[in-house]
Amino acid sequence: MREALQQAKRIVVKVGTSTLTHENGRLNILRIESLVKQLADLANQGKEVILVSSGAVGAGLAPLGLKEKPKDIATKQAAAAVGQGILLHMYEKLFGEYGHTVGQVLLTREDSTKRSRYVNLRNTLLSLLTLGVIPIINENDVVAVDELKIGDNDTLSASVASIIEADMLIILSDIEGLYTANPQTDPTATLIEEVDQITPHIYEISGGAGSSRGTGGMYTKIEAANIAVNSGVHMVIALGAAPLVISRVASGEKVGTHFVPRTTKPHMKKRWMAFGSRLQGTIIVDEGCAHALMTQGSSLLAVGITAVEGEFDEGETVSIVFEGEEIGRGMVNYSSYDLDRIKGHSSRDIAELLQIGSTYEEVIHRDNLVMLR
Ligand SMILES: Nc1ncnc2c1ncn2[C@@H]1O[C@H](COP(=O)(O)OP(=O)(O)O)[C@@H](O)[C@H]1O
Ligand SMILES: N[C@@H](CCC(=O)OP(=O)(O)O)C(=O)O
Repeated sequence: MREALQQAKRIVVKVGTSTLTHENGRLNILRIESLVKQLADLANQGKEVILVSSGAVGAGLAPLGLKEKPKDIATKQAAAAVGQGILLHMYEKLFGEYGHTVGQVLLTREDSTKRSRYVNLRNTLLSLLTLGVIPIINENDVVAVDELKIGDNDTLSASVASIIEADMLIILSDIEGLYTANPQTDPTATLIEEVDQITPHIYEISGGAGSSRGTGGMYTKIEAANIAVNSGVHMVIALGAAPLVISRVASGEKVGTHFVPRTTKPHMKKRWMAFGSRLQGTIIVDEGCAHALMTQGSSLLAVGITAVEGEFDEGETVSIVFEGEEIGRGMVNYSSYDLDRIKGHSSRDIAELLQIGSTYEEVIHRDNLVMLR
């Protein structure tokens, strides 16, 4: 029994295209009806429910006479424009039958990278929940081109869960959960029931999409788990086709893979910095520095930096990496150009090295740092 999941009050559920459609690409109406019924019942229990639904492109294929997912962006966007309407119509009708109102929310990358938009999005979602509405969220595929794209709804759902401080995120997939290897290529792979820490090994065993209808595969679900657990949100990956799967996860039954969250949840500003803003580069640190950051609550000082990757300005967000593993994220006080000149040096020498009067002692102050390990 997973007691904490039973207690979850605010629940985000993400459904992928492979769960919502048949193999021929047409909508799986029985499946959608069952999902809606379970979500409506959770709402009737007094829980707050947020649905992140893929399927816009998939639902738009048949009406446009397309046999498979188009390769070119413009046709994909046309399919999404048609399909998103169809999807929403269906959700509105089905939730309506159970007495629930839905609200459509379509997002692009900028809605989380720009701090003002991030705060605005949070306010809108919380206001929908206060009004008893079930938000139905998708990426705005119709306008999103590369630089605006979130890329996949797995990480989108985790960002949403982080933004609104959800208690639990359930990602429904075409597979029971995370396996020790991709079961499509390794028949000996077994289901992992619980993940306490998202180590590089967890990323290594997670491969790409399993079907032409899926996007991102297990890898993007682990990226989502990284955002969720570091934002204090429980996450479960489970099989969307399993009977009453949402109800069973929410009642604490041991189904799928459970990712256990960290006990401390960073403040909203830090959550935005780590999981909303764009990462602009990487700072590689030595062992002493990694240890001080992870165990002593220290700020990041120039002396512990061994290398700097990417080009970034002061005030931007970067990854902090030790031995190939990302251990934290933070907002820098120095540009990559300046860091290259001061890395490995004591804070006392910065003014002389950079030939400036006043300097910051820290490269990343503790207040602007989120540790992931
Ligand atoms: N370690 C793993 N455990 C489980 N599935 C994996 C793993 N590595 C890769 N996969 C693949 O990821 C697929 C699920 O992702 P995806 O195809 O994007 O589906 P969805 O549409 O549900 O998001 C699985 O069907 C499987 O083929
Ligand atoms: N936003 C796209 C789907 C993106 C996506 O992540 O797809 P999936 O792997 O099916 O959840 C759509 O609605 O078609």
